[in-house]
Amino acid sequence: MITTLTDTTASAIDKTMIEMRETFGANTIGRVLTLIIIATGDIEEPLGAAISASHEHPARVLVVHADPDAETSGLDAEIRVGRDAGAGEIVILRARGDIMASLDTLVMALLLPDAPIVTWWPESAPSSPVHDVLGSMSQRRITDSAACSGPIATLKRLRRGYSHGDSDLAWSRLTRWRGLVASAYEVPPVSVPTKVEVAGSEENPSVVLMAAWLSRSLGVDAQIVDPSDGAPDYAGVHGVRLTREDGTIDLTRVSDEAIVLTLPTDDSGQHVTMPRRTLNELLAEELRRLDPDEVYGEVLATAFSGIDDMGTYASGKPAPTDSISADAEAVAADAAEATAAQLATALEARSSAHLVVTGGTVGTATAKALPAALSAAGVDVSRLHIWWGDERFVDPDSSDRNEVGVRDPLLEPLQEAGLPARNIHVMPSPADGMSLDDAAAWYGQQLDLSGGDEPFRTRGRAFFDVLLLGVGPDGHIASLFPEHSDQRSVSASAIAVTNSPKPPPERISLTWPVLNSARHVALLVAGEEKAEAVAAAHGEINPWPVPASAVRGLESTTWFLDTAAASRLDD
Ligand SMILES: O=C1O[C@H](COP(=O)(O)O)[C@@H](O)[C@H](O)[C@H]1O
Repeated sequence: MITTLTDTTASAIDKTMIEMRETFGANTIGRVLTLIIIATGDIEEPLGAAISASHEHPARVLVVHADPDAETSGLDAEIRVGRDAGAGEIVILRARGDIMASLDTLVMALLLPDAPIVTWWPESAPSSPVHDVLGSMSQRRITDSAACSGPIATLKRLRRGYSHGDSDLAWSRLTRWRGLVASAYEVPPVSVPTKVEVAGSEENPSVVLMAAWLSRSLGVDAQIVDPSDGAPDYAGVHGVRLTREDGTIDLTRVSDEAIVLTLPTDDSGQHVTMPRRTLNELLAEELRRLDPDEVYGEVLATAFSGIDDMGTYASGKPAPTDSISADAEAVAADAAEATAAQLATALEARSSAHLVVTGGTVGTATAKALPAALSAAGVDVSRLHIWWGDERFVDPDSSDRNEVGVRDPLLEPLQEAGLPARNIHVMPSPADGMSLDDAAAWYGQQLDLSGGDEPFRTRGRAFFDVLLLGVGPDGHIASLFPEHSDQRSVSASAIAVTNSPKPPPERISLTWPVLNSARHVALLVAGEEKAEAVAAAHGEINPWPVPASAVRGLESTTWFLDTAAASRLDD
C-alpha cells in the first residue's frame, strides 16, 4: 500500500502512517531498528536492498532525498506499508530548499522510539559520518566508498573522519575473502609468509583494504599487483597470494561465482564457490551487527598510513624561510615580535585569535618575551585563545609540564592584561581524573568543537593563527617523535603518546592535520646540538624520520634559529 503526501509535515506523515497501519492491520512491535538512507540519485536500488534486508531485520526505513538547491521550499512524502515495504515500513522524504535546515528535527519526529538507528549513504559519503547531522544520532554509519566519485579519495577522507560505529561496504565485500584466506593460512604447517600480494586495482577500495588487512594481520607489507593479463574485470579483489618458504597459498577469482585455491601441500587447484556479493546481502550483513566494527577501524588506520599521506597535510604550502639571530635570547625576542604582529593582524580580521604555545628551552624563552611584544603590538589579549601543541602527562604542578614553564612568565601577565581564564586551553593532567587516552580524546574534542562544523582531520583549513614549535635534537616537534608509531595516528585531533623516547614517557600531542592547520608556523631552535636536525628538516617533507620537516603554515613557516643551530644549513 502506497500513500503520497505533498507539502506535508512530520506530524501529518506520522498520522497517516498510523491510519495506514490501522487500515492494513500492521503494527510496529516487530520493528528492530530505524534505517535512514541518504539518497542523492536513484532510490530504488538501495530501497530494494532495504526491503530485502527487512525480512531479516524488520525496520522503519526513512529515505531522505534532499534537494537543497530547489527554488521552492517544502516536503513531500511517500509512505509504503505492507507488501510494498517488505517486512518493514518505508517513508520517502523529498525535502526541498530551506526545509533542509530542519532535517534533523524532521527525521527525529519519525524515528522508532527506543530502537537503534543506522544511517546509510549508498553513493555519497560525508567527510566525517559521525559529524553529519543524521550520522551523529546513529549507532552505525554505513558508507560505500566504491560507489562514490573518487573512491580512494573518499576512503582517505573517511579514514581521517573515522569514528567507532562507521563501516563501509568496500570492507563488507571482503568478509568471505577474509574467511577463506584465514582458513587457507591456517592449513598446517603454518608459517609467516615472506611475500604477500593482492591482485586488483589500486583504485579499488576493497583491494586497498584487503592489502591493509593482510599487512596488519601478518605483519608483512602486502603489495597490490595488477591482475594477470586477460583476466576479466571483477572490480574488486582478483586474488591473494601468500609466498612461504614451503610454497605458495594462492586464491584466484576465476568467475563471478568461484575462486581457485592452491596450497603448498596441494597444487591441484580446488574450485571453491564464492559468489560475488549483492547489495542486498551486504546491507543485511551490516545490519546484523550494531556494535562498532573495530577491525574495520584498525584496518582503515593501517591503510594509507604511509609517509605520503601524512606529508600531504604539509605539502603545497609556501616554502619555509629562515630568520637567524646571534643567540637563543635573540631568537626568542624575534619570534615573539613576529608572533605578536601576526596575532594583531589576525584580530583585525577576526573576532578572536588562536595561539599555540610549546615547551622546551627556546619555546619557554619565547613565551617569556611574548607579554611585552603583545603589548607593543597593541594586541587585545581579551580576544586571544592559548592552546598547547603537546603536554607531558604528569602532575599539574610538575616542572616537567610545558604549561608550568609558561604559567608565571606568560599566563599570569596576560590574565592581568585581560586574557579570560576560559580562553586558556590547558591539556589535562592525571589530576583531572582521566586516563591518558581519555585526556587526549577530551582535548581533541575541545579543538573539534572550537573549530566549526567538522573535526580538524577532515577540515583542511586554518584554525590556529600562530603555532609555536620547539624542535628536539632528534627532529621531533610537539610530541611526534621520529619513527615512533604514535606519529601515524591521524584520526583524532589529539593523541596519547606512550613510550616517548624523551622523558617523561606519557604525553598528549596534537596530530598532523591539526598542526598543519595554522596560518603561521614558527620553529624555535637554538644550539649546535640541533644543527643536524635543522638541516635535515630543511630537506624534503618526510615526517616519519624527520617530524620537523612536515609542519607548514598556510601563510608562512619561519625557522627562528641562532647561528649555532643554523650552522649546518649550507652542508
Ligand atoms: O619534549 C619536548 O621537546 C621540545 C623541544 O624541547 P627543547 O628543550 O629541546 O627545546 C618541545 O618543544 C616540546 O613541546 C616538548 O614537549
